Amino acid sequence: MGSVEEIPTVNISAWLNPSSTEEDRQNIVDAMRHACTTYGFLNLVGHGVTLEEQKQAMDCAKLFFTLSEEEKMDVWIGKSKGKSFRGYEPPGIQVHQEGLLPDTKECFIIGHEVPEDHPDSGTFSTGPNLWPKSLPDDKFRIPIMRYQARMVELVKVLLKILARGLPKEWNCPPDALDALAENDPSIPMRLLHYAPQPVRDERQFGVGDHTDFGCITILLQEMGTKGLEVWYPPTETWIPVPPQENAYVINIGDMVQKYTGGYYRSARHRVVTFSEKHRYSVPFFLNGQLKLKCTALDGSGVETIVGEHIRGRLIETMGKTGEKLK
Ligand SMILES: O=C(O)CCC(=O)C(=O)O
Ligand SMILES: [Fe+2]
Repeated sequence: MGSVEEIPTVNISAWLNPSSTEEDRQNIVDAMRHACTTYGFLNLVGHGVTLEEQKQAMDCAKLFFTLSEEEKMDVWIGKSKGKSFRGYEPPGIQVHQEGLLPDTKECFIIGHEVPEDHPDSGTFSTGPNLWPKSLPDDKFRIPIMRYQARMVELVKVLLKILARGLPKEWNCPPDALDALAENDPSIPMRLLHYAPQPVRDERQFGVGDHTDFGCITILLQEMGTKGLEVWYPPTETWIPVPPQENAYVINIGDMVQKYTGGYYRSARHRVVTFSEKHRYSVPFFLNGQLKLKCTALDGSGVETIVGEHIRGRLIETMGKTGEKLK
C-alpha cells in the first residue's frame, strides 16, 4: 500500500437538508463509515456551523490566554469542586506515554454547567464551571456556552450517521448511539494554547501521542498553524492533519471504539509544537453519559461504564492533578 497523504473529507450538508434523497444520505453514511473504520479521523464540511460562530470560539481561546498567570491560577483546575475537573490546566502537566516529557499545552476546560447544589455536583466531570473574574460575560462566558450548545447539536447528528453505518448484521436501530449524548452528558470543551518551542526535543510535544478518551471529538484548529498528526497503522506513518478553512476535524474516541467492538477506530494522534508560532485550538469532547454502561454492540459482551473509563485515563495521565479524581 502506498503512503497516505491526508485523511478523508466528508460533507454532511445533504444530511442536514430535509429535502435530500435517501441515496444522498446513504452516501454520507458510507463516507463516514469508511473514514471512521479506516482512519478514525476525518475533515468535516457542510456541518452548518458558521464561520462567525467558529471565530467567536477561537477568539474566546485567544482572550483567555491574554490573562496573567495570577488570573489563570484563580480558576485553576485544582480549585474546581470535587472531581468536577474544569478550569485552567497549566503547561507541563499531562504525560501520555512513558519516556515523553509532559505536554507543553495549557488549557481551560469548560464543562456542562451544573449548579453547586445539584445532588451530583462534585462527582466526576460534573459541577459548576469556573469563570475568570476579569473577562466580561458577553465576551467570554456567553459566547463559549452558546458555542458548546452548538457542538452538542452537531455531535448528535454525527451519532445518528455513525449508528446507521454500523454493520447490518448487528441489527442496530437508528438510535443505537443516541444514549451517549442523553441525560446531561459530560461535554468538556478545551481552549488550548501551545507556546512556541524553539528547541526541538524528540520527547517533547504540544500533546504527546494519545487517543481521546471519550466518544467523539469536534476540533476547531486555528488557520495558518500546523502540528496535528494522526497515526496510520497500515503504512506506519504519521499523517499531518492541517487546518482547512471551514472544516472541523472529527475523531473517534475510546468509548465509541469500545462500544462498537473496535469497528470505529480511536486513532492515536499528537500535536508537534510549532517552533516559532503560537497555536490555539478548541476541541469539543463528547465524553458521553457518564453513568451509561455500554455493552459492546458487536455481541462480544464487553461492558464499559463511560465515566469510569474516562476518569481512569485521566488519573493515569494527569499526575498529581489527577489525584483529586481518585
Ligand atoms: O490541539 C489539537 O489540535 C488537538 C488536541 C488534542 O488532540 C486533544 O486535546 O486531545
Ligand atoms: Fe486528542
